[in-house]
Order: sequence, then structure tokens, then C-alpha cells
Amino acid sequence: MSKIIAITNQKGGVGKTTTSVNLGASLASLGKRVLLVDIDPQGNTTSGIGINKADVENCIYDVLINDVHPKDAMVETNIPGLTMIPATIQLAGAEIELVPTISREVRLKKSLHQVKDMFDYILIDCPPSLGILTINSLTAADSVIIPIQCEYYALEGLSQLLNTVRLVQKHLNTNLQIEGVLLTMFDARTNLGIQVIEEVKKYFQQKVYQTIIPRNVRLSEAPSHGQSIITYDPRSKGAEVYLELAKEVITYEQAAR
Ligand SMILES: Nc1ncnc2c1ncn2[C@@H]1O[C@H](COP(=O)(O)OP(=O)(O)OP(=O)(O)O)[C@@H](O)[C@H]1O
Repeated sequence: MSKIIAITNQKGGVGKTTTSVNLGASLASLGKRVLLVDIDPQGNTTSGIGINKADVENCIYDVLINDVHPKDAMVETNIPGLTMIPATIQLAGAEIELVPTISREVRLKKSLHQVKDMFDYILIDCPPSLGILTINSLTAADSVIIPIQCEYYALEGLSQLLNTVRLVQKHLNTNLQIEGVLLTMFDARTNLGIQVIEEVKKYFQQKVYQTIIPRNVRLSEAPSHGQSIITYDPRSKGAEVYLELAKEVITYEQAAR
């Protein structure tokens, strides 16, 4: 069975890209077939996995706007089992270009459904906004992972995100679920991190993953080498925790069957 998961939070810098790349690489290293879709015009997932944007022939923009078949936008990464549909800055125009089109919210869904059966997991790295690209992602997805940074104002803006999820459930995708809430960039040296964990667990209860991603310098270095943590430093704490998260994601799915 194949699952489409949108990794989303309109708050910037909370670990969406880091999670997309490293969860994708971890799932692939556990033998799953994974498609990583970069729908953020910043294209950080694309460069973070080592794809040179200048070499990209077709990107997610072409899939959404020019009706390019998603297979024709796929690029193999340096990790066996991990395929990607990249994003380039061209995608910034899609927000405006999609506005006047018919069925603009379902374009990604229609495209990904053509290739869904080729993969066990399709992960979509969303932009830090609740615009049309995020709406397309939520409409295409079976579920969402919400990364929350263990910092001040961690829960700020979450009610807006949850409201958007509810609106998408009501009007566009009745099956959309919250897959899980992921605490990121935890620093055990501060009380603040512990307070945030308690607060988030009170709010989301069992939806919070047991795996908590700590601050780890190797995780922040890996993208500048165009690598996931699994290849950059497989013995690091960062690699260990993203593998744990991947196992949790797989276990939840098996339990839900
Ligand atoms: N666990 C971590 N430990 C150390 N640094 C991290 C960790 N997670 C993310 N970072 C760093 O924090 C910054 C923001 O992370 P990331 O790009 O994943 O967030 P994002 O939510 O995708 O951002 P945006 O909203 O801009 O798309 C990056 O520089 C990243 O390398």
C-alpha cells in the first residue's frame, strides 16, 4: 500500500526540509520505495539531496502548470530507493499562475495518483505558507506530519494550520489525517525544550512521535554537502533518530491496517 504524506507547518525554519530529506532517506535505507516531492520554491530539499538545480530538466512546476507527466520530472538520488521530483525557483510563479485555473487545488493530487503505486511512501516538502501550493499538498496527501521546533512560540500559528487542515478535509480531501507531530531541534540543556514537549503532548496527545529530533550539528551540515544524514554521517545521533522516526512511521502504518 502506498501513502502520501505532506510535511507541513507554515512557520519557517522548523525542520520541514531536514525531516523530508532524512525521513525519506531513512525509509529508503529500510527498503521502502520513496518519492520525495519538493513543492517549496526555495528548493532546499532539491539541493539538500545533491541535485544541481541548473541540471533539472522538468521540475514540479512543469508537472503542476505544463501538464508534464510526473515520471518525466523524476530524478534518481544518490540513495538507492529514493527518487525525487525537484523544485526550482520557477515554482515561485506557480502561486500566481494557478490562481485563474480550473481545479487548481487538485492538480498535484491528479498528478501523483498517476505514479502512487510505484512507491511505498511519497513525502511532500511544503513551503512555509498556507498558499495554493500547500493546499495542493494537503489535497493530494493521505496524511500530514507537522514538525514543531522546541522553541519559544512553538504552538504559535498551529491553530491556523489545523483550521486549514479542517477546511481541506471538509471541501477537498475528506480522508486527510494527521499522521503525527514531530518535535525538532530539542536542546536537552534548556528547560524550555522540556516545557515545549509537555505543552505539545498535552495538545496533540498520542499523535506526538516518541522520537524527538535533537539539535545535531551533523544534521545542519549535511545539506551543504548535498547529502542526507544517512550517507553524510551514518553514525551520528541525527542519523540514529531519523532512522528511529522512519521505523515509527512504518510501525504506525502496519498497526493501522
Ligand atoms: N535537528 C537539527 N539540528 C540542527 N540543525 C537543524 C536541525 N533541524 C534543522 N536544522 C537547521 O535549521 C534550519 C531550518 O531547518 P529546515 O530548513 O529543515 O526548516 P524548514 O521548516 O524546512 O524551513 P523553511 O520553512 O524555510 O522551508 C536549517 O539550517 C537546518 O539545517
